[in-house]
Amino acid sequence: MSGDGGERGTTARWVEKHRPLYLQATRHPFICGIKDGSVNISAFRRWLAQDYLFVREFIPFIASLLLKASKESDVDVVLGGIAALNDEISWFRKEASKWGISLNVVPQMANLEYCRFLQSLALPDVNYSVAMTALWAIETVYHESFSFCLEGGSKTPDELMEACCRWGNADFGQYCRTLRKIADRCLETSSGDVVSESEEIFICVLNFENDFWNMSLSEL
Ligand SMILES: Cc1ncc(CNC=O)c(N)n1
Repeated sequence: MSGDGGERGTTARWVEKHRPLYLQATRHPFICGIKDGSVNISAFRRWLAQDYLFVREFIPFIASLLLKASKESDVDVVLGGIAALNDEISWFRKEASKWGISLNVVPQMANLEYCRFLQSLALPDVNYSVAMTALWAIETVYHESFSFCLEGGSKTPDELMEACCRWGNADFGQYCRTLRKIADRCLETSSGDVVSESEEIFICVLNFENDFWNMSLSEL
């Protein structure tokens, strides 16, 4: 299985180096609560409405990566990500109506700050390696979090399974591994400054994701 985790790339080293922060983002109490069935449904409802707003802001960010990608295979991967978001937006609307949730809500502070960060990364002068590192990290946190809720022995409530499968499924996992390979390839030929900046961005993503879960857990 060469190329599939065989040789360790830069991103794998960062995951190891920043393990506590990585676990904070991917094994958060909100996620652990889904996995053991103890989650407060009002927290899930809060997360759903806020995440819809986040995903709306995620679209221009990923579109900016489409503009920056020059390698044909990268364009295909990013385009696939955009196509998946089209389906995801429909899913949020369907899920919201199932739960009787309004998606017309005010973004909370943690969400606003994360969205502002996405907007700054979508600017034309942001380096492709930096932005690609962010995309890999953002998608991977969701995959690692929700696939954890699908592992054997999980007591994930039936009505939350769709959300967990959306980001926890094997195809999304493959998409994340493809993003990791692209990021690693980019970082390999990047300057030291760009590599440092990318590592900083990785850390920022982990912190923003942790704040996002915290926001979902906290009653206003
Ligand atoms: C806060 C956050 N982080 C990552 C994702 C996953 N990417 C697109 O759906 C998400 N939906 N929300």
